[in-house]
Amino acid sequence: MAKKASKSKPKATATKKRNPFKISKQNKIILGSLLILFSIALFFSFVSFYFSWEHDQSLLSEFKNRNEEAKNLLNKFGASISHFFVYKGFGIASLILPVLLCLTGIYMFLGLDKKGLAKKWIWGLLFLIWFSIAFGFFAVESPLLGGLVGYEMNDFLQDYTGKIGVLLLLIFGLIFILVRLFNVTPEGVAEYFKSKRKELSADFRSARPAEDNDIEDDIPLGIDDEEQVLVDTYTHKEEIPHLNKEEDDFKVTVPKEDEEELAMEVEQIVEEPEEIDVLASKLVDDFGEFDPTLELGNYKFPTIDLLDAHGVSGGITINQEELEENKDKIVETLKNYKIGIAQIKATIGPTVTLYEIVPDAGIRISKIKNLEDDIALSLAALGIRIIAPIPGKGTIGIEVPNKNATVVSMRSVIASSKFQKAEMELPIAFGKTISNETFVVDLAKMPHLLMAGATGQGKSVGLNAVLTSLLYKKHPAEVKFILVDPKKVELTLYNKIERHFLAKLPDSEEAIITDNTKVINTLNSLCIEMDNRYELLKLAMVRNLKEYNTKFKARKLNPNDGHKYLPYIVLVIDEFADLIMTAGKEVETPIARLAQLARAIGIHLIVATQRPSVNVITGIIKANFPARIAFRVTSKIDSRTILDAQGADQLIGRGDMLYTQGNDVTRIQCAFVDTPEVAKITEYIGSQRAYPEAHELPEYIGEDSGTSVDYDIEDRDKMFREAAEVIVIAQQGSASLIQRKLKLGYNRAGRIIDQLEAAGIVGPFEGSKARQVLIPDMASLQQLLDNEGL
Ligand SMILES: Nc1ncnc2c1ncn2[C@@H]1O[C@H](COP(=O)(O)OP(=O)(O)OP(=O)(O)O)[C@@H](O)[C@H]1O
Repeated sequence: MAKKASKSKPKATATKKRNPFKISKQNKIILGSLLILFSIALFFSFVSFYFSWEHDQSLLSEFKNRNEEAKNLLNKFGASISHFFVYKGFGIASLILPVLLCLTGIYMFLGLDKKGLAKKWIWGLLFLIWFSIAFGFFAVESPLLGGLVGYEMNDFLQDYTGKIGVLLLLIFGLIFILVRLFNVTPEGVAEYFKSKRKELSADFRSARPAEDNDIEDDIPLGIDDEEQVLVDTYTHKEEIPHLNKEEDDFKVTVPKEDEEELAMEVEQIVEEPEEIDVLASKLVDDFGEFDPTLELGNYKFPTIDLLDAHGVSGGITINQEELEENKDKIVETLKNYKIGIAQIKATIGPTVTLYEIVPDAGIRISKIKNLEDDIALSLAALGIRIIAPIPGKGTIGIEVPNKNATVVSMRSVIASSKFQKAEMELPIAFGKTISNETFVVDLAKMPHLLMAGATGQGKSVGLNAVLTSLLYKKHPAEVKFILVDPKKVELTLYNKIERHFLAKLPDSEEAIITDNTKVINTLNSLCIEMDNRYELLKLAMVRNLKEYNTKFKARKLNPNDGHKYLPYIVLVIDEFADLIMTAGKEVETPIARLAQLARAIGIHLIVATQRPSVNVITGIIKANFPARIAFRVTSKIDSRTILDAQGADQLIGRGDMLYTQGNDVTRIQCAFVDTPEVAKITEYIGSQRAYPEAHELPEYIGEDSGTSVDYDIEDRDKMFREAAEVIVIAQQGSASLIQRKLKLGYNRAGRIIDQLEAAGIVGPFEGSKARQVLIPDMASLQQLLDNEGL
């Protein structure tokens, strides 16, 4: 079939090219003029036929005889053709034929659209028949008016319907023509009469004062003298109350709405190309579309063999015994509570098996839901989750963990066609659902992700799965990560891809942020980046990053105006609770701002936390993170905080997770990617040619920079001296250093730094950079403090 179709295609185009019916413009002019002239000839011969037919009729058989001459204007030709059309045809109505032919000629001559012409022909022929029958009916005595067709048709119709029937048919024909062709409606006719009356009365009124009484007498006005034109003073409507008999002289003609509908040729509007478009298309023609990946044109995406299969070669192994056992237990338990089951079905997933049950009619769902703990007890298994009812299915689901869970390897999900073929901006393969389908979502659509789970339940593996997915799908030019890792060990492996995939503040040494104080600067810098990007989007008159980049690739945005290809930025914060504890409100504000506004400009946040308590995941943060993942948590309250539903406390850990992006909660087994695998991937990418620097974020200069604080020596912190020593020894003016070495809180360390600045030991705040230490060694410090009288 497909073959056939593809074969027939070129043929069709070939015939299209050589269309035999297509008449060239010259031929159209020739043919058009021929038709016009022919129609004129016809017209004259038809008209003159009426004056000469008696004489010419006898000559019809003498057509070839050159000595005989007909009286018709077009001689024997005219006599013959007129005889055919007028006498044997349609009578006087045949005059419509030359009109139609003439019109066709004009259309061809001028090359007008043929659509309107067809309509005219249809109406013309209808008229031809109607007139022919009408003349045949009314002018029986003069058969030349109706022609043979008119006569015969009358005869035929009258045999069946009688005279009255034919008359009614003719009236119907007339109404049909008036309504369809001239759009005549009763209201239209009434309106016409009204306007005519108005005109009349106006004429009378204007004529009256100028006229002498004598003249008035002489000229019949058609209105009785006494009957004045009444002017309704209220509505200003003028009325003529009665028209006298003479009014009959006025002929009423129905207004004809332009009899012939003029065919209009609509010329295609060709948008004038804007100067910028012309330039852009020229640039694209010359250089091709802008390719952001060109700078690292030889970049090779990580290969699948860098990932481990984790001993899982085939699919899930089904343990029939276990299935039967669980089924029996469920049926029995429910029976104990007098709940009968009409049907039961099992779907085996990698970690849990879903038993879908249809209870007997009349059983209340809440009853089963309340038995959750009892069922779990009788099945002697952890992690039973009851979904009553399963959304969109009308059944009740009981998820029972498998005795031997199957590890879902990252390799299997990355290799899946669902992920490979995913046409998403930022595709993430999380793992497999309960029905063993690969679960792929678009981070760009989420647009931010909140992850929570008690320690050791698979959060870090989850984060790695997210990052790995993106590394397998995205070129270094397309996405940049900002990694915040207070635990300092989880994400260090990504240091190797710093110059490929990471973004950092200018002058900061490490791309992966492990110091909570620096997070604030990074977040604020991201806010600046966000504002800058919005500005660029506004200038480019586009609504989101995708449109912007498409426009930029098409070379419609001039880099000289500050436009550049904008990569997606993914900010990953591993231990959010820790960040909130140390930096509090200072981070919450920029995070909330980013979460609220950054979706359109391609900045996406992934925030993971161990403690999903309400003071960490505040309302404002929750409201802006519609996509949430819960690994196993310790309490129902935590589950509610993160998912707005319970269930996360029932998970079995080791990557067993619940995902929600709104209402539905999906249970997924997170793909497992081990640290050595991440090491191999980062090694593979890191060993390739990279950009000279990590992607640079805009510089952020803190509000308090440059403000030299004056502290009274008496008010100095008790740990001031120790802090000064720490700073001078390390030659690094950072609050976090004091925090770590002296085990102080963030706020206190910050205050000490300010006091050190006031004492002239460290320099002023320099944005993301550590403050400069102004004292070179311990001896100088000692001297300074002694001078102060301490
Ligand atoms: N998807 C998974 N499949 C199989 N095992 C997993 C999975 N995820 C995690 N695990 C197991 O759980 C262990 C702990 O996981 P992970 O380090 O991700 O926990 P975590 O939640 O990050 O803990 P913490 O918050 O303390 O860092 C892993 O070492 C691994 O053995």
